Amino acid sequence: MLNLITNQQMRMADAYTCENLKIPSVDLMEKAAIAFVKAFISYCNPEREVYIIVGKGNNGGDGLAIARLLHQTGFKNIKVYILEKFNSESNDFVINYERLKQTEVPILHCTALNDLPPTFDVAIDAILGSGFNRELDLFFTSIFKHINTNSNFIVSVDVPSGCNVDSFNYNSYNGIRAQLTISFQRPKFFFTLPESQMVTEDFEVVDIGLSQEYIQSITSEYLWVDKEAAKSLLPRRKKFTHKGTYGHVLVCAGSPHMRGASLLCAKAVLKTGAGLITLLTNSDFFPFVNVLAPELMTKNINQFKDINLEKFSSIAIGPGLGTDEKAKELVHYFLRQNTPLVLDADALNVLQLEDFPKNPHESLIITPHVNEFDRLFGQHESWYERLQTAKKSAEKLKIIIVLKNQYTYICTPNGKVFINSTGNPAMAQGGMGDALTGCIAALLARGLNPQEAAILGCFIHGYTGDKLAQHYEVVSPSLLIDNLPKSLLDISKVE
Ligand SMILES: NC(=O)C1=CN([C@@H]2O[C@H](COP(=O)(O)OP(=O)(O)OC[C@H]3O[C@@H](n4cnc5c(N)ncnc54)[C@H](OP(=O)(O)O)[C@@H]3O)[C@@H](O)[C@H]2O)[C@H](O)CC1
Ligand SMILES: [K+]
Repeated sequence: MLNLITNQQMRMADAYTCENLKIPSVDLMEKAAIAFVKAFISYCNPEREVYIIVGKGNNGGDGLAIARLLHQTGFKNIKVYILEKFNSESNDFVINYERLKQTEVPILHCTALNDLPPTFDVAIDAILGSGFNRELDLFFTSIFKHINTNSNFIVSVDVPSGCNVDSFNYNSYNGIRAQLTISFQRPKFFFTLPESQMVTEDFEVVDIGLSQEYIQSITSEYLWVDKEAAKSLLPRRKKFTHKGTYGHVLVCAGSPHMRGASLLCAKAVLKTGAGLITLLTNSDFFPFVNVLAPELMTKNINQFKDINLEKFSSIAIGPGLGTDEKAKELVHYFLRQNTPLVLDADALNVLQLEDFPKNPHESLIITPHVNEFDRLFGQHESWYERLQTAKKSAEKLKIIIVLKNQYTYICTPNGKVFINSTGNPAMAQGGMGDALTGCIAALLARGLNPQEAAILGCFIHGYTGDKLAQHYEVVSPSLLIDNLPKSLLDISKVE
């Protein structure tokens, strides 16, 4: 897991790297510029007109180095504009200014708004970075407004200028609004919140060689789940194992109007590799289950109290369950048993906060989307506030809360928030959450602890969606479910 760190901590990592790894800061700037350019060229054709607008701190220094490197790479239509309203120049800015002057790249100076061109095709924003430290004056706000309004494509260096990624009040934001931000070393936590869309529509992170050891030694409440972390959680299938080794999942889902949800959930359990799956449903549905998913076993939902739960390693309950009295009774019943449990969708809709057991067994996971979350925990004005509630509630209720988002937050009873790095808008279709519930329940059955199962379940689900989105504009839950085994294999093979 990668620690996500604050602006201040990133600046400390910068200083630590220069001092202890003996990398001069101007070399670090060069590495940052190389990494930026490598990422940037996959978004931008070298024939396009690229305007690089720079400040005079190190963010500006990055911009100057980027201009030189883009020129070397074959970008012919580059112009650099230096904003002249800075009190001082950083050393590495000056070094890179001298270096850029040795090239043919035109360097222009801007002391007023009308020194800038009326429109920009591609604008690289290297005006202010992590050193942004006070209210913007009229010079900066009018320049930012001009760039925001008159550019086809804005790419920010490290952070959009004027954005403080550690403060989450964006009601009066007047900085750069980028389409893309290429950030250094670690994702900014702020960019995982939907409210960051007004600041940058997308982001990419590039490695600039800061000390990983130092960054990982910083205590952080936010942890980024990448492919390597996912691999470390996936248990290897060993010789002499059998279906009993991989656990037995009970899926309790699907009212008469939403039988499909139960099948999607149970199939996701199957494709995430649980050993045995039993679907608890109405007996009139049994013949269809046998045909549509012959691997599944069935039990009659009307006789749920007769089930010997000791046989089951985990229970998934909720997708398409309905919200009638029977559904409520089922949910309350399973909530009070000791079997690891994933509660989703209607299982959450029939509950109130006070229904959660005071001392839940260790493996209770809930997977709400925003509406389910707010119904249970109260309305929230922003995702930042919502996440704080999720974090506190996971600690208080001693459960795992999987708060679904583009970057899903997995909040644990020990106050940590794991942020899932996978998933994409092609997956926005009914039934996707049912599949996620199945993934998590299967991993619980395969022996992962609840925190691990929630983290890996979210990762594998989003990862499969990401792979498919490279070939399909929309990824249906059925398509995703069919591809889960391939993703599991892929992840198991990460070097
Ligand atoms: N650690 C890394 O990841 C690396 C980061 N790099 C890049 O460096 C910047 C941070 O550079 P820094 O020089 O510390 O700061 P900035 O360039 O962002 O800004 C400093 C200048 O901006 C002036 N400033 C600040 N706020 C305002 C404002 N509201 N209005 C006007 N001017 C402002 C500030 O002025 P002072 O009077 O306060 O001095 C400075 O002149 C980071 O984001 C990366 O891009 C390295 O290149 C590689 C390692
Ligand atoms: K910037």
